[in-house]
Amino acid sequence: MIEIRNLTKRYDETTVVDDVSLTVETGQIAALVGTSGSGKTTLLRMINRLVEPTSGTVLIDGTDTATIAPHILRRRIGYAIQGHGLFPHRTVGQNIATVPTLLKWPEAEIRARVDELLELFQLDPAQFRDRMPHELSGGQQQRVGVARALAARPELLLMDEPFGALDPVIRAKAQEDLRALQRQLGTTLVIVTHDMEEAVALGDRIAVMDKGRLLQYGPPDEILTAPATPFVQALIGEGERPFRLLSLSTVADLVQPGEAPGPAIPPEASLRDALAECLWSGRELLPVEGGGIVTLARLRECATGAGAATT
Ligand SMILES: Nc1ncnc2c1ncn2[C@@H]1O[C@H](COP(=O)(O)OP(=O)(O)OP(=O)(O)O)[C@@H](O)[C@H]1O
Repeated sequence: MIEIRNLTKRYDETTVVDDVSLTVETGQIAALVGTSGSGKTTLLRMINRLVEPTSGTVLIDGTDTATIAPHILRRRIGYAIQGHGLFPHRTVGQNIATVPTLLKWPEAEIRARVDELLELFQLDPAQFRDRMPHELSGGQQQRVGVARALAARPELLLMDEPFGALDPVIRAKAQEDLRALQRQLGTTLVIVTHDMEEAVALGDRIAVMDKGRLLQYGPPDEILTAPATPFVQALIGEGERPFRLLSLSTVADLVQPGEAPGPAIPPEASLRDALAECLWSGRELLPVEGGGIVTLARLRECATGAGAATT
């Protein structure tokens, strides 16, 4: 668990992070979202002491990070940044092995860990272990960057716009993979993004920042349905908001008794997909695999928040 208490960073007279407090539970993902210059990166870097706070404390599992030497702290905390930051003259395997090597793990254990991670990220070890970073696609480099951050099994992973350089299609896939992996490993994750869509896709909790201040901290559905300030509302974007709400729930949440003609939709599909299917096929009722139906009328209610499917 990470407890951030009254954390402030000032450069001369300028306060770039202003009295921020928030808690990230073990095994959860917190997404820090906000406009450029709102202090997200500074807040993130105060967690692993790449930036020293002016005041306030960070506790990791109850220990004040100020009492841990920064280099020791940073070996315990994975860190992945935009553009992945791979060492260009080291192989994929050597890149992933960076922290285990620093920690002087036995050779055989390092080799096994590298292969295990490559497999986890769907990169065939025999094919990729000895390649150089420039011999990989952008998406593959990104996966290696995240694998490297996870190599020494950190209980905590910090990511700064890790998918910023990826095109939208790969990005959605990368988010999905990260989410699945994080669930599997139980890693606690704090991720910085300027993209509310990404924050909603990944975050168990979203922290909205503006001008160094934390405006709102809560689960995605709360941020979307009850934005605390006009700024949060603007960041969500009125136009996209209904679709984001629908992305949060699945057809299973909305299924009702009945029958309808045409191809059925799986219960695990998102309500956004169900709406797209209704509009695409011109149907007002969709049968659901395994029984029941979902109706366009109910989807519309959910999109406006009237029928909050998440409750
Ligand atoms: N070392 C520094 N010295 C002085 N000012 C700094 C320093 N580092 C950051 N700042 C300022 O602090 C503010 C917050 O920066 P920060 O990088 O945390 O924002 P951000 O929300 O991550 O922005 P972005 O999305 O553009 O990366 C900015 O105005 C920045 O210019």
